[in-house]
Amino acid sequence: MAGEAKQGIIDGRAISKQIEAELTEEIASMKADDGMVPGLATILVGQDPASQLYVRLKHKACDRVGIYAEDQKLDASITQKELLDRIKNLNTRADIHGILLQLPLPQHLDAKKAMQAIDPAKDVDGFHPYNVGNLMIGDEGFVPCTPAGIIRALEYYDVDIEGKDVVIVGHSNVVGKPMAAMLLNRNATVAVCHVYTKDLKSYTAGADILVVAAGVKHLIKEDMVKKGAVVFDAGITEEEGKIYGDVDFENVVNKASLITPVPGGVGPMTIATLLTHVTFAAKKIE
Ligand SMILES: Nc1nc(=O)c2c([nH]1)NC[C@@H]1CN(c3ccc(C(=O)N[C@@H](CCC(=O)O)C(=O)O)cc3)C=[N+]21
Repeated sequence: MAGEAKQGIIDGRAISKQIEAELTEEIASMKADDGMVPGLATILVGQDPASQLYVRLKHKACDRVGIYAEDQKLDASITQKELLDRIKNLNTRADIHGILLQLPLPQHLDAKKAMQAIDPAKDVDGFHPYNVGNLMIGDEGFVPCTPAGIIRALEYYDVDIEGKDVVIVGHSNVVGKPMAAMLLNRNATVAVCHVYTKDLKSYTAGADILVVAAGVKHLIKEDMVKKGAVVFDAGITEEEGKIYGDVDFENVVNKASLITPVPGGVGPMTIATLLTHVTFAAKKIE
């Protein structure tokens, strides 16, 4: 339905399936033509169950499209130097095109310094200051996967961004801040709210596009959303084996024109974007 705005629930799994199908084909022809296999190394420090799950999801996705994925598991007691040495070793390896350091890290490790040790050309998460700087000046190379996946979904559903009032809830380096930059680059009017915002509802209720990444279960209720808004929920809170988003979906779904569920929304799109970045990194490096 080109040019016609779609309505309803944004199916992150369907979008990611389509992206994966395109990548599978592309990677197969890279292999056939040049014998090249894109490679991703993930580094997981410690035993956090959520982090273990996310890394597992990423590896399974790599397997589906034909990306070589290497799982480096490090003990929680590893020193900063040992971690940096691991990263530096991966920087030199020709078979590894993307390096993903799973966050959060144990308290005694300096995540910023570790991110800066990753070769910017292999920084498929888009967290290195070099790539963050490029994003800020409108050169979107490697950008963080969650906001990039949200842009992808906006394009998929033909949602105009230019001139729209966008509100982002959450000002993390991983979602909120890069999301703001990406939407500014596309000429939206952007407000970024966070824990210190005085009157959250006064912002969210005016949003044409609302992106929520605060990590607070069901923070956004129906009265905080404008009728016809497009709503993205990047929150994940796990309680007793159930996953909740930052948006009270059952309440908001009838007010929004488009909305992502949790699970099955932003999460799968994040992973599909990571696969795209690894494939892109391999093509660029070779
Ligand atoms: N360096 C780094 N890069 C990341 O990209 C990164 C990270 N650290 N740390 C943690 C967050 C979290 N994250 C998710 C990705 C996919 C789902 C996902 O696909 N979730 C499924 C549900 C899976 C389930 O919990 O059963 C869904 O929403 O449908 C969730 C979370 C990536 N992260």
